[in-house]
Amino acid sequence: MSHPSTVLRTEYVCSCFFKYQIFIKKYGLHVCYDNDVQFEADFRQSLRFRGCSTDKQYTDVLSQVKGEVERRKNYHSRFLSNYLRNREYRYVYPELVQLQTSHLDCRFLDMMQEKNLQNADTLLHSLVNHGGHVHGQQVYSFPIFTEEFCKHLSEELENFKQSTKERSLPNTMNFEGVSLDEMGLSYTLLTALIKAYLQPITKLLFPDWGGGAIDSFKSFAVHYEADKYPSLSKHFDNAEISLSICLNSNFTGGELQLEQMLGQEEADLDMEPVVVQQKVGQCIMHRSRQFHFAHPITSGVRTNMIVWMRSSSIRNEMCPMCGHSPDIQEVPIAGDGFTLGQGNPACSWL
Ligand SMILES: O=C(O)CCC(=O)C(=O)O
Ligand SMILES: [Fe+2]
Repeated sequence: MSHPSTVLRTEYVCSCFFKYQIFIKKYGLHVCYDNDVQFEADFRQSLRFRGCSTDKQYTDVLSQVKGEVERRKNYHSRFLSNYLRNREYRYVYPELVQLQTSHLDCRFLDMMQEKNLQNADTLLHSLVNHGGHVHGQQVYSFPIFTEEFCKHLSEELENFKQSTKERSLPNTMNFEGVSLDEMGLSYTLLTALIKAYLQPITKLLFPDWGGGAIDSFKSFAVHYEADKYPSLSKHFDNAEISLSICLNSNFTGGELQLEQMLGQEEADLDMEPVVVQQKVGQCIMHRSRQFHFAHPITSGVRTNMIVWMRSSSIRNEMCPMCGHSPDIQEVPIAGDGFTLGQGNPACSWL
């Protein structure tokens, strides 16, 4: 069985997508590239400081950065052709394609009863009474999926990886991930999850971050292996509210650590970080612009489903990646949640 076809809509990115926030893993640095002269002036010094000292090392970085710029130029057209081809993908577990209540942990279903959704206090009370935790700094965790659902989804992702010839990397920080959007799964499964369950939560807990007006999302799976890709560097997400849902339990370590908010780095300097353990079926929910990183896993493998929920009402004001009013550019698919003008449904999957 393949997923039902989805009507494609025009979407938009900020033009900074093509040059900003390029991650150089070897030196743990995010850079931006416009041209060779600007790059050298802006980053040669910080690269040297991080151990990139010889000319050869520098030219290697430069060609890696230019390669990434090239990848981003082709990103949307390749995404579109992969997405269209993936419509032919045969699911091992066809029941994953549409959200069913049997996918959801019964504690989550109890927590989400109408009477608990009156206001933020009643919701949080219900959350802690149903296996959830309030970690401080607007970081929350709660059980969401059953273990069986997580197991089937992990197997499906592995099968998908094995059977696709070409797939886009969800980001430049995790090389083993799968884009659930490109796979097609998120447009059916996650649209329903967000509409029916997640938005009622974010509306109460993140009203200032567009929690009541989520109109698009990006979703992917991240994969870690103890001896190859154990951790994820510090970053913030290109979204308003982020979720990380753990899909397996055969690993140790891998805690998510949350720190300062973007733009408040100085003021938040002495703030105690929040550290959240990973648990299969558990969702960690936080503000996307709170810097975070994943501790290394010390054994095994870890796969998490990540959902970046976006609200055009917030991001149309300022692109979080460049910090400016977005310089909107049209793309055929996989936009970053910006919209053009009032009442334009563009980019909204919800
Ligand atoms: O590994 C995780 O649990 C979080 C991943 C993450 O923060 C991201 O991919 O943006
Ligand atoms: Fe993240």
